[in-house]
Amino acid sequence: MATIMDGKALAAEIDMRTANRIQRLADQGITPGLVVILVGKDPASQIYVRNKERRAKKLGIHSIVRNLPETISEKELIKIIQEYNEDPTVHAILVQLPLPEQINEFHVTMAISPTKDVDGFNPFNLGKLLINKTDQTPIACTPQGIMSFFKKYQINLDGKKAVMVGRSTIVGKPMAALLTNANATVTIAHSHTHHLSELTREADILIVAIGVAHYIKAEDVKPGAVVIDVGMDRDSNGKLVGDVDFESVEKKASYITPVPKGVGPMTITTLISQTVTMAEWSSEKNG
Ligand SMILES: NC(=O)C1=CN([C@@H]2O[C@H](COP(=O)(O)OP(=O)(O)OC[C@H]3O[C@@H](n4cnc5c(N)ncnc54)[C@H](OP(=O)(O)O)[C@@H]3O)[C@@H](O)[C@H]2O)C=CC1
Ligand SMILES: Nc1nc(=O)c2c([nH]1)NC[C@@H]1CN(c3ccc(C(=O)N[C@@H](CCC(=O)O)C(=O)O)cc3)C=[N+]21
Repeated sequence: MATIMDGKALAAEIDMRTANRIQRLADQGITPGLVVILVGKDPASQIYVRNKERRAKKLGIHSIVRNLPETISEKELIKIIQEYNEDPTVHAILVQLPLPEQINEFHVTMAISPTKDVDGFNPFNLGKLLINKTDQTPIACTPQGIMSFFKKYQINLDGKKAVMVGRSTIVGKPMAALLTNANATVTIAHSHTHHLSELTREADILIVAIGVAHYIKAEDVKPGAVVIDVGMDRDSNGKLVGDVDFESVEKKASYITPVPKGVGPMTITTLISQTVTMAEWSSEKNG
């Protein structure tokens, strides 16, 4: 049976260190400020926003949620983002994805100031990640949270075969870059990939972010693999489940993340710690 990687416990451990950093900023009169913009009613985004609010409050960062109507125009949304770009009490801006059809995601990522881009999806920050020059660079929170799992459980990536299933800007692509920078041999798979199972069965490290409940089964996994499940899906009973069929894969993998209490809590912890880091950068620059 695989070791279950406990995202809730690791998140609590990291939050303790973050709390000390928040205290140090408070001593200088600074409160880290985070704005989350939620357009419409995506269910995975709603879970995220709810849990994030709870943790932000507990730790004492200033968090604002801007709920905007599904019908908002791209122009209006970008204007709101620009206001937060100018606001010195805001250190981090997050626009929940997916966005409604009338809004071009690329235009939105371009509108967020690179210094406030806590999701790391502005092309400037993504470019720095790609060339492995990540000093003072925000990086997508979910992939970074996954790297914290590897560190905590002492999983060596050097020379390992890693397969990333999913190529989104927010999970798959930055995750593949982080793995490459850590000297893994990385394959990115997506909906056009042929014979996916043959690829995943070769993976020492298998990371899945596709949004299809229980898609990866035991037969798709190499014995002893490390399996990371990013999915936030609903099964036929409406229960929150991942992209990996946990019950069968748990018997074959060496390490596995559960859903819930795996990657999800780590995304939130990383979001908060990165908001604090961005407030620290801003205070270094101004102080
Ligand atoms: N736990 C957490 O913190 C987070 C969880 N999530 C969850 O992770 C999942 C993925 O999110 P996100 O990356 O934003 O999703 P996107 O929908 O943006 O991307 C999904 C990716 O999966 C690929 N894909 C879809 N179906 C298949 C398939 N059958 N076989 C192979 N590849 C496939 C798509 O391919 P193509 O590019 O060809 O369309 C695409 O690259 C969702 O469940 C989401 O809710 C997301 C962010 C954070
Ligand atoms: N710009 C942007 N960045 C994101 O990172 C982003 C996004 N948009 N859109 C939506 C997805 C989804 N996502 C989640 C993060 C944490 C949980 C989470 O807290 N999960 C708990 C759920 C517990 C419960 O049931 O409440 C867990 O897995 O244990 C869920 C979902 C971030 N996303």
